[in-house]
Amino acid sequence: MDSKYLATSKRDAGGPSPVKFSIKRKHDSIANSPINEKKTHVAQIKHPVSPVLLTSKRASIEQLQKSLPVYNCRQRILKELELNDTVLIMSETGSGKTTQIPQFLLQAGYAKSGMIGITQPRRVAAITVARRVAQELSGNVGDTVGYTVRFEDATSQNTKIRFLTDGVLLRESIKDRLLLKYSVIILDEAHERTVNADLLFGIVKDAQKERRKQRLANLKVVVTSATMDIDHFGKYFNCKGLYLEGRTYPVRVMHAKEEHEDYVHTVLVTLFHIHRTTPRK
Ligand SMILES: Nc1ncnc2c1ncn2[C@@H]1O[C@H](COP(=O)(O)OP(=O)(O)OP(=O)(O)O)[C@@H](O)[C@H]1O
Repeated sequence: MDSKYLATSKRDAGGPSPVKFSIKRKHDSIANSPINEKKTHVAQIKHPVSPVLLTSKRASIEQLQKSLPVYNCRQRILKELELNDTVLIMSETGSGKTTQIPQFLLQAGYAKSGMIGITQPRRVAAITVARRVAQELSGNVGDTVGYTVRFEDATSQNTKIRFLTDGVLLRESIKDRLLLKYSVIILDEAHERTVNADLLFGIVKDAQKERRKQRLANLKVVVTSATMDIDHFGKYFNCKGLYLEGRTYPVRVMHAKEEHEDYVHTVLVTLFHIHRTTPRK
């Protein structure tokens, strides 16, 4: 791979030429879309799909799930959560934290007394991950798996796993300090340390304390991240961290040849360059 911004590899003779990109900045189609508050109708659209196709799709999903590093740590995660009210989980990006842990908890019965809520810093992530987990559980979004982001709610009475943005949970906590709808809250991407997420750390800790005091069902909290300072969070929550080994993808560390004033632009150009020029395996 040869990038105009990265140093390590030599230029490939005859390799693809650097690609020119025009990257629009300060444009976010979702942020700029007209505000449209709605309760998403959960359509149960049924397409006739051949049973053979369904079986092979199911098999490939199961194969992918089993290949994820988190898959082998299922028992360890469940044991830790059984013994502690708060668990910190750190593992490499792509290892399956966001998509698999909620399913482990569902299968272990954690959704019997409340929902499993998973926060995401961004609405796009909340929506796409909800779609993915619904697909893995062979269901439709809005049924067992749903999402709630600002101005859009795709959940129903049946929803057990709910993906939501930090902001939405923060708003809910104003009305319901004890977060009684939830049996488990997973605070994902904790390392991002957004203001909303930082406030939620305090809110979930308070909710746990208050629920214990009032002898209500315990609120379990899982904090996950790929790069979290586990000791730091461990001190705050007074619990130990779990590091899950294993990588889904090989990682090659490369460095910028020089400093760049607009590093976001440089990162995007490099990213698209890698995408265009790396051969498919
Ligand atoms: N929308 C999707 N479509 C297809 N595959 C997906 C999708 N989302 C995730 N995956 C697959 O699931 C795997 C696990 O992803 P997941 O988001 O659970 O990992 P993660 O450990 O939470 O990563 P990160 O720390 O980057 O959030 C990915 O490696 C990818 O193969």
